[in-house]
Amino acid sequence: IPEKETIQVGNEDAMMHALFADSFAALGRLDNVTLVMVFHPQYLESFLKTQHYLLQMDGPLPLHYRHYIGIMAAARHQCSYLVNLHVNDFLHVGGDPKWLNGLENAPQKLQNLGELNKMLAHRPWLITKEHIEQLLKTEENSWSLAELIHAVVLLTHYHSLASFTFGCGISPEIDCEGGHTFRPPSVSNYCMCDITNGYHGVDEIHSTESVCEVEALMEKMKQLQECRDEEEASQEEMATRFEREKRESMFVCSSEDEESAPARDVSRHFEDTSYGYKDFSRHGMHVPTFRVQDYSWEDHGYSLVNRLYPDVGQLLDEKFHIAYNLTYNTMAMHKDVDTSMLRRAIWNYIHCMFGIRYDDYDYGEINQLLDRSFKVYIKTVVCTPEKTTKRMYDSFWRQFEHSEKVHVNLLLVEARMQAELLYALRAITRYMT
Ligand SMILES: CC(C)C[C@H](N)C(=O)O
Repeated sequence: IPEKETIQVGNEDAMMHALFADSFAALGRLDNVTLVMVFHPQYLESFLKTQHYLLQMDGPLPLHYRHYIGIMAAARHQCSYLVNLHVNDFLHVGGDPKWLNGLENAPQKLQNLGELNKMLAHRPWLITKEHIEQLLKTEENSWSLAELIHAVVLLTHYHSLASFTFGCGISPEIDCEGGHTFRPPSVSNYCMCDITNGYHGVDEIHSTESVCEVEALMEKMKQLQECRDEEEASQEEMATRFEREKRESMFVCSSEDEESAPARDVSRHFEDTSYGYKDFSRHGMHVPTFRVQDYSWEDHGYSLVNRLYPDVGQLLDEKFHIAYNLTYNTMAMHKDVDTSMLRRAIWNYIHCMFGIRYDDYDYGEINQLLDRSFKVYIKTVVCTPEKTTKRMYDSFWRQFEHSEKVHVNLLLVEARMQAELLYALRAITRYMT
């Protein structure tokens, strides 16, 4: 997102100004994440409140542990932007610099968390109550339940924030490592000559085509709305549609996938390349189905978190709701549009990739509303954010505003965070009962 198309400091309204002040007070800087998220002030407010609570307020874990866990999580996706920020914070609160040489230099207790970190980030459906038991039951270095919940929320928060960082192409602030380079590290596959030539990835020739794209999408939404009332598919048919979409989502990948991303330095000590999403998606891994009817955030996850780490359940719940319900009733240049169907398709598509199924949702809608380039973008940002390119960002929804693409990212990160949490919390519940 070109800087001049973001909200300019000095031109913000009163609400945004208050948020800038909050963010500055909490982080000691006005970071680029805040400057991009402020497109959606109501969400930003809830995001900052939650993050502040997790990092700075009273809670089960000591401060330096919290930042270290943030580093571990961001490093899973080689997100040097977030790793750098938290390395600073970690040292600032008195963390031992030796730990930064790699997980094997950190206390055993944190090392034990490494496995859960990997699974949460790449294959959360494999988490069982035995994994939880291992963390809680080890003689020495054991985690308390409250500490574990705190850690799980931090891990999922930073996995998702890494998705946001790559999904929106956030570059480091000017005073940070990489912030003064010509080519920001979170924007890969972007040729400098394109920038100097004024080519920003959107072809002029394509622009008429993409105007029709918006209209076609709106037409589809209308049609779906109309035939919704007409035909009711059977239970079996609905289940089949879900399974089909889930299977297909395994094979969605971009042609750029083959190009290997340049190694990012900072996180090399934390990397474990033997474990990523990609290796499994290649061969079409089997993701079991998780029915929301049996375990949902509203009925189960929320209260478990609240019981063990008061207020955090509430904060997360609020944040999920804001992201899910946020709307300006616009579609690119069109106003007064009900976009709930489209936003729901995005949310449910992400949960579908994680095997999470809503019995009452017709997964046939997803194929009608989300085209291939959009699916590639979604899957990349959610599953392998480090592989996101500017080209992917530019090539979906070409007529939409940047603020709308950021809006999409809010849906992606919250849906991802909730999916990871659901699996971890279900395993914790199973361990406890
Ligand atoms: C993600 C976009 C489709 C959101 C749309 N601009 C709305 O306000 O609802």
